[in-house]
Amino acid sequence: MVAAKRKNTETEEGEIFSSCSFSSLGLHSNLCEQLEERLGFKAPTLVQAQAIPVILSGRHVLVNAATGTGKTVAYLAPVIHHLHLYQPRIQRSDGTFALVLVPTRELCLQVHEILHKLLHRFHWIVPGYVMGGENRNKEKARLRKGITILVATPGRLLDHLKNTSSFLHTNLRWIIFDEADRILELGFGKEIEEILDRLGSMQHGSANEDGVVSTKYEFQRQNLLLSATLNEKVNHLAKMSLEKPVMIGMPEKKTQSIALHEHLGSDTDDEPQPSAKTTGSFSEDYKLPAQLTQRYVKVPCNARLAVLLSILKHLFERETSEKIVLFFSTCDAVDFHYSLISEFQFRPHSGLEAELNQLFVRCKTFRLHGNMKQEDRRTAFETFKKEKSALLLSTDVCARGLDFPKVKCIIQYDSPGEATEYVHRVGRTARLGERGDSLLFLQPIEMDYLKELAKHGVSLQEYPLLKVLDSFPLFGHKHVRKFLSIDSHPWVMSLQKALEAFTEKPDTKTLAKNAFCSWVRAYTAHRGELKRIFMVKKLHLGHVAKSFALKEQPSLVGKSFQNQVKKRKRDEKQKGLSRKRKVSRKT
Ligand SMILES: Nc1ncnc2c1ncn2[C@@H]1O[C@H](COP(=O)(O)OP(=O)(O)OP(=O)(O)O)[C@@H](O)[C@H]1O
Repeated sequence: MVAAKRKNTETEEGEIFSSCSFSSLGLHSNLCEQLEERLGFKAPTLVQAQAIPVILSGRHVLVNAATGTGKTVAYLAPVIHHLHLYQPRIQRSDGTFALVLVPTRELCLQVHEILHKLLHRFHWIVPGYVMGGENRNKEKARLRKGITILVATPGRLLDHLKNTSSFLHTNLRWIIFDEADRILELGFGKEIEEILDRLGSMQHGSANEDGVVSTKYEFQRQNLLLSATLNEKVNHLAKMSLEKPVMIGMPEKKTQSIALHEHLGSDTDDEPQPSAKTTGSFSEDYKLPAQLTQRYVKVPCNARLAVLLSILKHLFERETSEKIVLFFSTCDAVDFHYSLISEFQFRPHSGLEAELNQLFVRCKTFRLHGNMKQEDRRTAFETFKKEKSALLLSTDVCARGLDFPKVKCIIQYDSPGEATEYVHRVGRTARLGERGDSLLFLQPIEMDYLKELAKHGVSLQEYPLLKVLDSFPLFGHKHVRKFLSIDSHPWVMSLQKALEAFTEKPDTKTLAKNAFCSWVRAYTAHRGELKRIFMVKKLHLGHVAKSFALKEQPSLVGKSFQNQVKKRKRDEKQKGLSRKRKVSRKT
């Protein structure tokens, strides 16, 4: 085990780029030209400068670097470098040489798009993807023709490994786990074990000796694991799949905390190995972009919705181009808020010509979650990417790896749960050295979550909410009268009333009730330490209802709740998944 040394030891914290060139890292000049011409990359980032030479050397690697620092090209470039030099030249009929495993469909499309650009000049290296939601037969046909670098989500890949006999992978040299910890958190552990087994890439004991069939190419298997956050599960995956890995971007403490000794062997030129029993707690600081401004806003539950809409209005009116990603805990919550924001009008100055027929939050609005049709998911993802000014409402399906250009602000309306997810959600902004803001909504009863984040070195400042609320003139009165708490602020009260009237429409009310039920269910699903912070019994359910603009609290044992349970069971049956796994994956 080796902790790779930084190339730019003198770089200040927060610096992103290395002072060296791509060619000095050992990449072929053709590829360096592609990086510049097709992607506009002039110099490598620090993580690329560290990782590329090591990956080129053929070592197994574990990379831990902040969000938005260029990990994708750090692993794609060395793979393409080797593949384009193969003699005899690779043909489609040689099958798959490299496999990139990702947790979500959108990340699959994104990595494939980058590959496509990078391979422009190397037409004999064919990129492709397989993922849930796509047509299996079309994928089978593409696999039969041959895909040199395959990007895949685990479930669909395993499906093809079992059922597509023409899928040739005897030449497989690389297996790359992008967002490795998330793949495991989504409950794909068993699939990953089976995939590794079928591909003959398991380490120690269970390794399938026959898995690597000798071919016309000489090479050794090389596996790579990457993420901005690591956890115990990655430790397990590392043990399963990596052999004497080089650790990149990990502090010494964390490097040692990973129990690699017994299974992964050790390098002779290395520092002493930790004992086989040592398993890290992974409680070290997370790496967040230095140029990210992180804030929290403390809002009583019954005022959450009015405050959210006020902040959105404020942000979109302040800047001509504002791009925001807004995170929710459930698909139903996304649907309700999407419908509300897309239609809600409010005229506090009643009658002003300019305010008639105007949306309260004036922006282009998109949504993205796991219950949407694949086609709609793809359209939302691709369109939001191109927009200069827009709002995207999403679940954690967008939290990992997605690279939406120019996102200025991340709002976590529902708190993320694990601190790792906080890190990835805010990582959708402040990418590659750009500035970015994040805002976390917390109820007064949830304030201990800040301590949870602080354990990982994450600290947040308070958002100036009153200043924002006071900036909205109400019926011509600029100065608001005294009030006890945010929920009795005149602006909030007046807005809340309008929201409740709006939600009286039957369709909107159904959406609101469904969102309420699923939100409460998600609240109960917090695990471990977080159960202590997010306690359902501390919630005032009447106030939760208000946060969905409902005048009364819907029954949690009533029709809408029962319908949700039934629908979920039906979906599960159709897809043949176990309940536990299904609940954890549907975001
Ligand atoms: N050397 C480079 N020069 C300029 N831009 C780069 C360079 N490397 C990567 N980028 C750009 O930086 C952005 C972030 O890259 P990437 O998505 O690979 O980050 P990441 O580290 O994988 O982030 P995450 O942890 O969120 O997945 C992308 O827009 C990418 O095109």
